[in-house]
Amino acid sequence: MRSAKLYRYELPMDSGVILREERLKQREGFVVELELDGETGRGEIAPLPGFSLESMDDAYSQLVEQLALWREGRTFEFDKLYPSVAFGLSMAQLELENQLPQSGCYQAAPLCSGDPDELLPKLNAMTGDKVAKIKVGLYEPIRDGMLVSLFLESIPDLTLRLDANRAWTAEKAQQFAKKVAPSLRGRIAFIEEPCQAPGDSFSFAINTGIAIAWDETLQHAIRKDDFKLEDFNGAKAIIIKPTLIGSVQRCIELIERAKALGIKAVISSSIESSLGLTQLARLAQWQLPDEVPGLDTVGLFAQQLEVAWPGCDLPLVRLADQSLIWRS
Ligand SMILES: O=C(O)CCC(=O)c1ccccc1C(=O)O
Ligand SMILES: [Mg+2]
Repeated sequence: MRSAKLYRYELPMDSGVILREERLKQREGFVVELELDGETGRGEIAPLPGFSLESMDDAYSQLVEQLALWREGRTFEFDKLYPSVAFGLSMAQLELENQLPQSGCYQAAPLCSGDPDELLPKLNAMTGDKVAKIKVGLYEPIRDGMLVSLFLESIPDLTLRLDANRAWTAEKAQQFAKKVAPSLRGRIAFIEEPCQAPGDSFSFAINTGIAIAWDETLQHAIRKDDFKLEDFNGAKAIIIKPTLIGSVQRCIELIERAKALGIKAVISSSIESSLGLTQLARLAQWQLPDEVPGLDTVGLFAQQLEVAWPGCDLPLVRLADQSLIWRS
């Protein structure tokens, strides 16, 4: 017998989380629970404001419709669903069928949004490869360049991932690069989307020798029917945020394609709750065991949901205490 439950959660965020210039005070989303013959599978559906095209209401309508069909024995057609819905339902189905391995990759690349004093103790505590991620583009590019150089010069075994979120013009990106000596550039694993225009980012990579990664560009391109990863060469890596991309199967296809083309794939967070985030860590360990995922976002929350992120001591709230809004 098939049955399904749909919860709606609201979790307070740590103060000061800014997304696309808006303060994110709380995070809302859904958790679906599928049950079949005593097995359960869960998935999280949390459209990210400012990034997802679908709203919570859009996702809700589609979820209720799809869950009713699933109850009747139909299979999900993920390609017809909103990315967040496809991701959450496919994850629930995968768990239900015991196909998502338990072990996860919880080693995070610590995320730093500009204050070096915060990052240094975290880096000193890391064993093994030291990889950190710094958001750039929030201050002057010259300052960013000097900061990046300072880190790379003072910590010789450090590798950095940078993320500019398309903040720079070609000229500003150049100002940044000028402050980073060519001998240090190889330790920038990649910079995500340095420029407003993807073409400028591509030229930046060629001209500076600093590797780039596609994040927003991939999210936009994948919405088109004629999407081909081959058309996005020129980048060393792609950032895969499953909530913004679609079903787990679609993400795996993308990972396989990237591997075949010699492009690094990095599983990354769309600020899911600890429930969805731990599933992403399991997906990352399963599909990309040698790649540090971009999942250092549980600390943006003030609470965790149902499943704790290893090593995180934020209070845990139960799913059963969130609102159960639909069941069948
Ligand atoms: O990719 C990561 O390491 C963490 C996730 C992250 O940075 C992010 C999360 C949600 C929305 C946008 C972004 C971003 O890449 O800027
Ligand atoms: Mg990014």
